[in-house]
Amino acid sequence: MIKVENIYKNYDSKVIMKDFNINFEKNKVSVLLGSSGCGKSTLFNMLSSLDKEYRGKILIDGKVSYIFQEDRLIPWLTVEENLSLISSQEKDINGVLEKFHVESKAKTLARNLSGGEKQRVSIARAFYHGGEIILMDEALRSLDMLLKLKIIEEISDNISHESKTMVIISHDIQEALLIGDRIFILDKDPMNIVESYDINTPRKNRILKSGELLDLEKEIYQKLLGEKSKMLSE
Ligand SMILES: Nc1ncnc2c1ncn2[C@@H]1O[C@H](COP(=O)(O)OP(=O)(O)OP(=O)(O)O)[C@@H](O)[C@H]1O
Repeated sequence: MIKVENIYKNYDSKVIMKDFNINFEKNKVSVLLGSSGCGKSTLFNMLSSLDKEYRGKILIDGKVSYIFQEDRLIPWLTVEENLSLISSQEKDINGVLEKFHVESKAKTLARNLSGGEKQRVSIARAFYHGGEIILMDEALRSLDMLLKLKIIEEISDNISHESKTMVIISHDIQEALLIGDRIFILDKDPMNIVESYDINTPRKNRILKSGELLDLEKEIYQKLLGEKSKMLSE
């Protein structure tokens, strides 16, 4: 669970958040969709304590694992060395690599992985780290659809079985509809929630019954386009 209350955040004269409030529930995947520069990464930096320069209150019930936009693996170490580096406990590295379909790369140097493999190893590393809170900044973007679906299935299994709170930044409405339990549409100057949607269709039915989600997809496009047309007229 994450509670963000009455946040004020600025960079010099630019106010990013003013009286900003948002909650993320446990056992749920929340997705943040919104215009570029509205403050999503700034919010993640605050949630992960990388940025402490703000006013207001953030309540978080657990350790945070942060999957960044870029992989942040150590290039000259193997995949399993990259994972073992973040935990002193003896845990099953191969098991977690298997979950994200990169077990065959355990002995490969990180610098020799493809872009999609690096992303999957980064996700595996976050789950290996074992935080109750998982923040994921566009980490699925360069995966093909089939792989994306497998990873989404794995993530959602893990979230519901291990009582985690997951928050994802995405720019892809279809990805948001496939993975999210709740989708927040954000606008900027200062950051605010335009709308939030609960997706109640079970994840495994979302492709087969995607017709049910089409209306919602259209509505979200309209919300985001509303924002874009505002930006264009500025
Ligand atoms: N360290 C910083 N100093 C000054 N301004 C910053 C700093 N970091 C971010 N900003 C500005 O704050 C605003 C919010 O940035 P942020 O990266 O949080 O947006 P975002 O919603 O994650 O954007 P995107 O979707 O493009 O990644 C932007 O206008 C950005 O230029």
